[in-house]
Amino acid sequence: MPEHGTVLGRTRVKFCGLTRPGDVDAAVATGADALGFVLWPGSKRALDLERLAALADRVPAFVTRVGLFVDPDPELVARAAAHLDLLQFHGEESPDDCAAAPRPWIKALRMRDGLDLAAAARAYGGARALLLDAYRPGVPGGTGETFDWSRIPASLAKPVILAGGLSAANVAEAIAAVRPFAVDVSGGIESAPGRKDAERMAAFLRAVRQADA
Ligand SMILES: O=C(O)c1ccccc1NCC(=O)[C@H](O)[C@H](O)COP(=O)(O)O
Repeated sequence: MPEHGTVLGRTRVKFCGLTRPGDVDAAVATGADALGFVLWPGSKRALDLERLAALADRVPAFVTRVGLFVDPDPELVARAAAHLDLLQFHGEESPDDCAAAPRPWIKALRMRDGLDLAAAARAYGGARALLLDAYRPGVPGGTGETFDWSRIPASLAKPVILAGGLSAANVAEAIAAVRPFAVDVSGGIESAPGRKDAERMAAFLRAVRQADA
């Protein structure tokens, strides 16, 4: 059985790509452990610093505010960090780039052919976790696509956050197959890009809790 850091059957849940205050409140009320805010201007879910502040500053203690960057200008990271607990690097950032971050960080790895996850886990030694996402050329994230979960080794040197095409319909199967530390979802809890759906968020959390039981 794979083991990627699940603690006593409680898989952590990160909702990513929130853009509206009501969605933040609903996500918190539903029981999300972490909320992701996209700071990459190319995304349909992108926030500027003013909108980030408005959303992040309404998140209560003990819910982790994650800022998502793709090969960012360090100045943007520095300014956004005031509103964030954790940084998620989703581009081609090197281990040294990540290590210069002003907050704890995780590294997203897109599962392109030939990716050596064990080597990546060693290379990104300062990461608090690795987020594993689907690979589609030219699209840095939020693809809504799954990848072959059997490519994840049974153990890795870092906690695994499983992402890519998850929804209430498949997250239990994903948890059973991978036993990740956490799951991350964006498109699977939306009615349209950036518009989270309270019912889909609640259904996703229910499916995770049932899988943990
Ligand atoms: O969400 C985006 O638009 C995005 C853009 C560029 C890089 C990453 C992006 N999202 C990253 C996430 O954390 C998503 O939650 C992850 O890729 C999974 O997305 P989905 O397959 O839609 O659940």
